[in-house]
Amino acid sequence: MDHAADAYRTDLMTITRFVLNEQSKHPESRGDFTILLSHIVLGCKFVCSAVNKAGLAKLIGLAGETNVQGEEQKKLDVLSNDVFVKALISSGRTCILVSEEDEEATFVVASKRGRYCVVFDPLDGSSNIDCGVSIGTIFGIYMMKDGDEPTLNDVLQPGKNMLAAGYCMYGSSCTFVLSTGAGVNGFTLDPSLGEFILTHPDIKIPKKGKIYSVNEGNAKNWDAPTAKYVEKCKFPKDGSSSKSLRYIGSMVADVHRTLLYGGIFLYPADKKSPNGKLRVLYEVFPMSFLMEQAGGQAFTGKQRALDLVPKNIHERSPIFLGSYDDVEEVKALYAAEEKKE
Ligand SMILES: O=P(O)(O)OC[C@H]1O[C@](O)(COP(=O)(O)O)[C@@H](O)[C@@H]1O
Ligand SMILES: [Mg+2]
Ligand SMILES: [Mg+2]
Repeated sequence: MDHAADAYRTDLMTITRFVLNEQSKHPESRGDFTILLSHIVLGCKFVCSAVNKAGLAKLIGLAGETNVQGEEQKKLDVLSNDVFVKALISSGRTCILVSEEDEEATFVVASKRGRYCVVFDPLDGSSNIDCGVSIGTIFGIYMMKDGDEPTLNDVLQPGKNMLAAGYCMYGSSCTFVLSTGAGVNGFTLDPSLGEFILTHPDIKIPKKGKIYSVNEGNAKNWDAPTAKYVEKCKFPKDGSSSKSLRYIGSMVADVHRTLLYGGIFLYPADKKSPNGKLRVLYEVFPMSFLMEQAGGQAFTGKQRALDLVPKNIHERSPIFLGSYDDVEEVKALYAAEEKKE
């Protein structure tokens, strides 16, 4: 098919069409999830457009505030948070929002309330904004537990209870990756149509990969199993090839590459940060959910990441996620260390 004809194809699987198809498999569904998702997708398109013109629209640089984690907020962090909070509330389908940028959870007023709880990192990879490197948005969705009034316990649930999770990467293209618990699918934004098109159906992570991804600048403070694992990646003793190191410093981009090419992404504990850096609810859980759905694994150094039960909304955890066999090696090193103790 030539390019001109291709431009007029109407059989493209847009994300809306895809989610409506999924919805039709559940005759009892009233379309609430589809509506919620369409608001998240709209938020991502908005942020994508802001990211693309950030340098021109004076959107780079600091906003002048620090968030609850003590991190300086960038203008795009603040703008993206506003976009998602408004998009999620106006969906009329949410009851609690947890954002990296807000100290407290937002409880939606009863008149605009639905039964979904959304946890999100509105802009991930903030340190990469000003140099134009890939950044993203991460989200996870829970259903409110029983009862009429939402409480914090509705979001302090293990990651395995999530109904859906995903991310949008603002990179050389804008890519939306989603799992509703039945595999992982990737969509690419066609800017001329303003629609996300299914480009990566049923993503499966390779069983073993050739890449490891970690901030090695923290190596002097790592625990023994992490140090041993990275040493093994570089100097394997079993005759296999060394792994290559790739580290972008935006979780969304590092995880996206890991998902497509295989390998492992780790943000381990270290002596200075015994719980690691990444936040359980809106970074570790959604990415772990996607990894498992794609056939990989996610491990904290102690347990399956999705079994964690967070005690507070901004809790952190070490994380090792990626190809099944690669994470299995990390698990074996932690098990051996535990035996010694
Ligand atoms: O600079 P470091 O310590 O390697 O940390 C990188 C990590 O920090 C993060 O940027 C934290 O996310 P935010 O930008 O949303 O705070 C992750 O995206 C990334 O994996
Ligand atoms: Mg982040
Ligand atoms: Mg962020």
